[in-house]
Amino acid sequence: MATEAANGNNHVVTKKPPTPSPLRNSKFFQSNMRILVTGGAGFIGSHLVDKLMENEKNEVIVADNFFTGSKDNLRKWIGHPRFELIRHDITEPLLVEVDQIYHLACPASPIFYKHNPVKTIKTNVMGTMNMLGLAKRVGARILLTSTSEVYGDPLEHPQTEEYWGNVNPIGVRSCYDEGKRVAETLMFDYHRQHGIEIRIARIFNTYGPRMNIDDGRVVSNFIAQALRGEPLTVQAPGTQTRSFCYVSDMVDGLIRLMEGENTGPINLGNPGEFTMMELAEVVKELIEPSVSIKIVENTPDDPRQRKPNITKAKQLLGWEPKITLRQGLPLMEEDFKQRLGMSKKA
Ligand SMILES: NC(=O)c1ccc[n+]([C@@H]2O[C@H](COP(=O)([O-])OP(=O)(O)OC[C@H]3O[C@@H](n4cnc5c(N)ncnc54)[C@H](O)[C@@H]3O)[C@@H](O)[C@H]2O)c1
Ligand SMILES: O=C(O)[C@H]1O[C@H](OP(=O)(O)OP(=O)(O)OC[C@H]2O[C@@H](n3ccc(=O)[nH]c3=O)[C@H](O)[C@@H]2O)[C@H](O)[C@@H](O)[C@@H]1O
Repeated sequence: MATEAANGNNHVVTKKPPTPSPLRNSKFFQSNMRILVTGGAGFIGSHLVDKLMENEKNEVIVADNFFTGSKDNLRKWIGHPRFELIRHDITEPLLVEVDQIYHLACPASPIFYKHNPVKTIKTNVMGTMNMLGLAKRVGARILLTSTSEVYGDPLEHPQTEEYWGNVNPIGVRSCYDEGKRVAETLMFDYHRQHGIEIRIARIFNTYGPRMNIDDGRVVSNFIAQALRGEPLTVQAPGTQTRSFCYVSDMVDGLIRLMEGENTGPINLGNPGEFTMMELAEVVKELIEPSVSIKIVENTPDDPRQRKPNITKAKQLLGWEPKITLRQGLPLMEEDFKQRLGMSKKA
């Protein structure tokens, strides 16, 4: 039975998880591990798929509505016998036979999740219920990619998993941060009530190749702006902080969490903390020293500080990030150059 990593919860699990297909215990048939990745055509999801597909015992099914993701992110797997891609909106039920579910589907960039906030909350609430219903029916283990935004504008710094957060329930970010909080609640209720095997990762800002070039998140914005020779748009005041994790480290953490014995929630992120002005200076120095930095207006409820305490991830998963911001940014720069048609590579 999985153990719960955070305190403040009195979890009494009354039921055992449903049993998986009898084929799993067959002496004569060695079936592969069948893994569903919702949101697998997106940024983190497609890197996760790449990693899962490296293991020849894995069959991977991606369900995605392509709102912010794209088939292009998965093009090397389309047609592969261990890979299936389904155009599906997770606000509708999905019937597939799987052993594990990595549940990532949800727009992640603020400009996308605010674009249709009702749809964002439906994705978080109804989508998560649908995936939990699927997990319950087939006895699959399910991992939710929650977010550091459940801590809101945190009054505790750095954030530990025990912190309950400082979240505006009626703000323009609430569709996402409250949506993820309800998704976490649903995960624990299905776990307590139905014995579903759950895992919850609280992901802190993650960056890397395949981020949408114009998706509005700060690292992708600054890199695209630097490459186009445009001013880097630091939103006021510029002293707000974030901690940036490279995507390969994140994927490693997600797989360790899924394979391990702890339900979470567990913070996954890189504790290196930067103000947005410092980030702009690093991008400028590494990518295009001639660009200027421009202060622009911020958006409502922008968290003023964010840095993960990753003690639990270290102790329980043996995980910590390896790639520093200065190492990761050039890897992303190369990908952006190729997609913007300005690559030095032949
Ligand atoms: N990247 C980060 O910094 C970060 C931080 C915290 C949490 N997360 C979480 O990680 C997950 C992936 O984030 P990402 O950065 O890869 O974002 P992304 O926008 O690139 O990927 C999300 C994917 O989900 C798909 N999707 C959205 N709504 C859907 C729906 N209703 N049905 C089916 N598919 C749907 C999108 O088309 C896309 O492929 C999200 O759940 C996000 O909340 C990301
Ligand atoms: O890690 C998380 O938990 C969350 O982090 C991000 O949300 P946010 O931190 O607001 O991400 P950005 O939009 O990249 O903004 C980060 C900071 O950069 C600033 N910013 C953004 C864009 C820009 O051009 N300039 C700029 O200074 C913002 O004001 C903010 O302070 C993600 O987009 C969410 O999906 C994710 O869940």
